[in-house]
Parts: sequence; C-alpha cells; structure tokens
Amino acid sequence: MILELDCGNSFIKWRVLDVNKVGASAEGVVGSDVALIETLEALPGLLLTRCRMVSVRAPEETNKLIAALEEAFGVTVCCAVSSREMAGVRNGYEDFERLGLDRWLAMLGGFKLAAGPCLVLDFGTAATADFIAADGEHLGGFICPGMPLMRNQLRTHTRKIRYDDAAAERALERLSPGRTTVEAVERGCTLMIRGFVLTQLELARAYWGDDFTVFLTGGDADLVWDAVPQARLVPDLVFVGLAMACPLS
Ligand SMILES: Nc1ncnc2c1ncn2[C@@H]1O[C@H](COP(=O)(O)OP(=O)(O)O)[C@@H](O)[C@H]1O
Ligand SMILES: CC(C)(COP(=O)(O)O)[C@@H](O)C(=O)NCCC(=O)O
Ligand SMILES: [K+]
Repeated sequence: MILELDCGNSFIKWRVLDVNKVGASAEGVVGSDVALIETLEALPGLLLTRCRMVSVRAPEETNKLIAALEEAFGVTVCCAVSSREMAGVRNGYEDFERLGLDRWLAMLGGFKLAAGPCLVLDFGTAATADFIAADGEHLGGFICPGMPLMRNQLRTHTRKIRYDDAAAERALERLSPGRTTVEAVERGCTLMIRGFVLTQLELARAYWGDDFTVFLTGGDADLVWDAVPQARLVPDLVFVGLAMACPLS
C-alpha cells in the first residue's frame, strides 16, 4: 500500500492506494501531524510499503513529519522536489526552486490530463492560477489570499466581525447581498475569489481563444465551480502530479 500526502499550509490531505484496487482505499484531510499518524494507525489492515509526499511547509516541519512516519510505519518517504522541466512542462519562474511545489505538481497533472494549453486554479489557504501553453511552457501565475485568509484577516482586524462555522456554511447557500454580517462577509469573499477566476479566464482566452482546459482543485474549489461550467473539477490534481514526480516502481 502506498501512502500519498499533500501538506498544504492549513491541512494535510492523505490517501492510501492499494495496488490491487482501483482508486484510493482510504483518504482524508487532517489538521496536524499528530492527527495524521493517529488516523492512519486507526485504519484496519494498513500495511504501508511506500510513501510519497509533497510539502509547501518549512523544511524543519516537513522533516519532522517524515521522521514521524518512518518511525510509526517503517516506510521510506519520497519527497517531490523542484525541477526546471518535467513531463514536457517547463517551469517558468526566474528561480525555479521558488515556485510552490503544490503548484508545480498540479501543473504537471493538468498538462498530462489536458494534453494541451491549460489554466490550473487551486483554492487552498492561498488561491493560485498557473498558465501552461501548448508546448508545455509555464507562462507564470498569480497568488492571492484564499477564503481562509480573507475571512481570518477580516476577523483579526475588525472588532465586530465574528461568527461560527455553521453560520458561515449556511450563508453560502445563496450569493445575494448579505443581510447579516456572516452573509455579507462569506458572500463578499466568495465573490472576490470568483472575480479572480473570471479575470484568469479572460487572460487565458486572450492567449488561447477557446482552446484550453481549466482545472479547479484545492479544498475550496467547489465555491467557484458553478461560475466556470467548462472547468474540470479535479480534487486530486496534486496527487496526479505527485505520482509523476515520485514514481514508485
Ligand atoms: N474535509 C475538509 N477539511 C478541511 N477543510 C476542507 C475540507 N473540505 C474542504 N475544505 C476547505 O478547504 C480549505 C483548505 O484547502 P486546502 O486545499 O486543504 O488548503 P491548503 O492546501 O492550503 O492546506 C478550507 O478553507 C476549507 O474550507
Ligand atoms: C502559493 C502557496 C502559498 C499556496 O499554498 P497553499 O494555499 O496550497 O497552502 C504555495 O504554493 C507556496 O508557498 N509557494 C511558494 C511561493 C511561490 O509559489 O511563488
Ligand atoms: K494546496
């Protein structure tokens, strides 16, 4: 069984692949290293042989998690690393190592699935957009605050914006102008993210006309999905790229 991990700034996404099965045999989202190890230890019949990981966290944090996994499960961990070029995609950053590894892997996955020009949009702690041309050239991208950062900034820097998660979820059933604080904030931030998406689509059209694929991924991708009906929602896009960057024979 192979353990796959995507360590973002807020959450660790994990899944277990069983060579004898199609798709993941178990998967989840956890908030900490400890929660990850506990969750995995509670899985019946887990026999890990390999592990591959991508992390956008600090090296010390990532190394600590790797050590904990090796100790708990006796597996060696293959970590995705930056590269200038892979699977036909050329990293467009001036300094290729500075491009977030989650972005790089989602790009590799997107270009493989699209086999043509694509726009990769990822909605996590940050929202990111990356443009990959038909020849695999990464034209660059954009980073802006994602939903968690936008709502936290409003809460931290105001006195009167306070509400709970359940109210936030209810507020997003519609996007009409808010009549309560929670509606006004949740819908306002959602519209900002959607505005970001529409601007990326305009740019993609300017480059490629109508001939491109849009990928949506990240924990908040479903907040924008209905604004981009032509997009492909691929929650595991980073994992698609991870398997390419860390092939395990
Ligand atoms: N099961 C889940 N657990 C936690 N967050 C989730 C879950 N499903 C969706 N989300 C949303 O995903 C967002 C975080 O996205 P994610 O891609 O995990 O971020 P990051 O990669 O930066 O850690 C949160 O704002 C939350 O609203
Ligand atoms: C842009 C990001 C913060 C996104 O992280 P996430 O929201 O997935 O946790 C991450 O890809 C990152 O730290 N990138 C390094 C900076 C860059 O890509 O230019
Ligand atoms: K991410």
